[in-house]
Amino acid sequence: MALTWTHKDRGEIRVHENLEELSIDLVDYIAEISEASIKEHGAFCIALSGGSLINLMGKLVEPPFNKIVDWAKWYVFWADERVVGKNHDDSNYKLAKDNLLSKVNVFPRHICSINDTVSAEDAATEYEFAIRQMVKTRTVTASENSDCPKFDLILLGMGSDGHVASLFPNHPALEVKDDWVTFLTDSPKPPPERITFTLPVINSAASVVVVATGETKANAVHLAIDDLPSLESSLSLPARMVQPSSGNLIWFMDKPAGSKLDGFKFSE
Ligand SMILES: O=C1O[C@H](COP(=O)(O)O)[C@@H](O)[C@H](O)[C@H]1O
Repeated sequence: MALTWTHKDRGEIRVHENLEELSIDLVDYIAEISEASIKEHGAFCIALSGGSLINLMGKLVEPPFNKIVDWAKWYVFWADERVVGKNHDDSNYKLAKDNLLSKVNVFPRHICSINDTVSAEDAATEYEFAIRQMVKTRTVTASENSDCPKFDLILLGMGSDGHVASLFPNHPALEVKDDWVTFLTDSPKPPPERITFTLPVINSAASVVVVATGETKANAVHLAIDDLPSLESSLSLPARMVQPSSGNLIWFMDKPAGSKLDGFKFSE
């Protein structure tokens, strides 16, 4: 059974017994938000990430989820993408297409992926333009609190360095406030060229989920969530900068990733 609690300002924390339990809870949550968003505004606008997250979403393509989810109302985006060809093994689009999107009935025209034939800078500009068009036509809701889109759900993985999307510790991309999408050509994790949602967009979502598994993430999870002495908390850890202004923040993790959390230690 999951150990669950709510931190006063870091959202809801769910530490799962194992990956099987985590993946069931994660897809349950996605299906629930999908249904609620479709009821509310007729569409579900979800932004995916890459990495280990996509495997943990695998149960969405199995019964009962493949039948009960209203795939025709899904609009799929990426919180970050590597600037490589769509058939390249590093492509977040390819990962999601192979494991998820090719197995359910999402309309191809509802899949908003980046242009893989242009530079990182141009890909970021075009992707932001496409999202702006979808806000104008009200497919994507506009935030009431900022000049940003309000995605129904942004799913983020987290690296062991605390990066989320392609926002890396101490990288200037963390400071971008006026763009929805920015680009980098010097990612510390390969491949170097990437595009990413900026923090204002992530923090304007109706729901943000961060998924972290494995012991190598335990320290970053602790730094991202626990109350810290002021020196440590001033670290520019991207995962700690995920602070939705009015939306929900939920952390899904397994026991090894949660093992250094204050709440986890006290419960043992
Ligand atoms: O490079 C990336 O890494 C993160 C984390 O990946 P994980 O395999 O450690 O879960 C991922 O969320 C991001 O989308 C990706 O581009």
